[in-house]
Amino acid sequence: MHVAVAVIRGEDGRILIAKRPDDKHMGGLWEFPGGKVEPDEDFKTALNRELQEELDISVSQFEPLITIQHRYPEKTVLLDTWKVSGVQGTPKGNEGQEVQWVEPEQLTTLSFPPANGPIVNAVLLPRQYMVTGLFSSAAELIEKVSRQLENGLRLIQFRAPWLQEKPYLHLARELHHLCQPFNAKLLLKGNPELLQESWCDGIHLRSDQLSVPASEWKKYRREGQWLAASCHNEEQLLEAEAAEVDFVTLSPVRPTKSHPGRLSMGQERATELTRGSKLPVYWLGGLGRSDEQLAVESGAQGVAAIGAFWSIR
Ligand SMILES: Nc1nc2c([nH]c(=O)n2[C@@H]2O[C@H](COP(=O)(O)OP(=O)(O)OP(=O)(O)O)[C@@H](O)[C@H]2O)c(=O)[nH]1
Ligand SMILES: [Mg+2]
Repeated sequence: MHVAVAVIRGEDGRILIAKRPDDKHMGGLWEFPGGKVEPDEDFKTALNRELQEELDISVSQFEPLITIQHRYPEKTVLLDTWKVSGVQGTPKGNEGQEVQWVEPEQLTTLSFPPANGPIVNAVLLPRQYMVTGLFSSAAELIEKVSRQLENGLRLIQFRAPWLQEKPYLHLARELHHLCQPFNAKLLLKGNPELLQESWCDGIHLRSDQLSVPASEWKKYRREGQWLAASCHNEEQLLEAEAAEVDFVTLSPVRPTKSHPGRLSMGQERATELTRGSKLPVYWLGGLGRSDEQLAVESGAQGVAAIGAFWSIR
């Protein structure tokens, strides 16, 4: 069942949600408005029709957010989810359903159907994800991260595989302090126990850590901590879903200086893999800010990069 789903953003940044009528599938839970795409109906027509029928509004701006195929025991749905804005009209529950504008952060506290987890994550995650590159001193690291925070980066992975655990964690703590005033999240490399640290915003797993069962991460994980993973192929994307991570990077999309000689998958294969995954996917490898639009239009969350962010002033 192809379902057109709208994450409707008001001018103030809040998001419109509605309560599913009790007698419907997933009744009584909150939803992002939308409904079934009829055979031979164009997607945008279907979405506008549903929003008109359910809420008495129309929308004028569309941007793909995420596609999720989910198997419920009774049916399989393809939630084709778009961010929409340019709302005309005042939303009202035409079918008697409760409707509400909420801050994005509130979404994690509400009950949605089981398929919706990745939609909420996709709403909360930015389009850019910086992975730290080479540095020769703590001062250089701090200077570069500060600059990118000023430039608007809000999601950062601290990667320094050449460091021992102790100096790595020491620097990580300093970076965490830098990130806080910007409300930026710093993801670390490490084992599940690291999640116990109060200042740990989350962990980014290497692909070889995907075999660690989800229960290990759950033991230590607190509300608001991100779990991400590096994926390079379809098998790892499936492992990431099984490990219940929140989002992934997919690489290398293009040839890259940081991993010379590694065969890149290319844009077409990356698009295919991204569409096939339930999770928000950042494209990584030889990409920069100028590729963001292309990545988003291909179904990705955005672009992750070392070089493109690390070296630019
Ligand atoms: N609209 C919407 N549907 C969702 C969400 N999450 C989710 O699992 N679904 C599932 O997608 C399926 C189709 O959605 P729908 O019930 O809105 O379809 P519709 O408006 O055409 O309904 P109707 O024609 O049965 O009245 C349902 O099985 C619903 O449970 C969501 O966030 N929004
Ligand atoms: Mg509906």
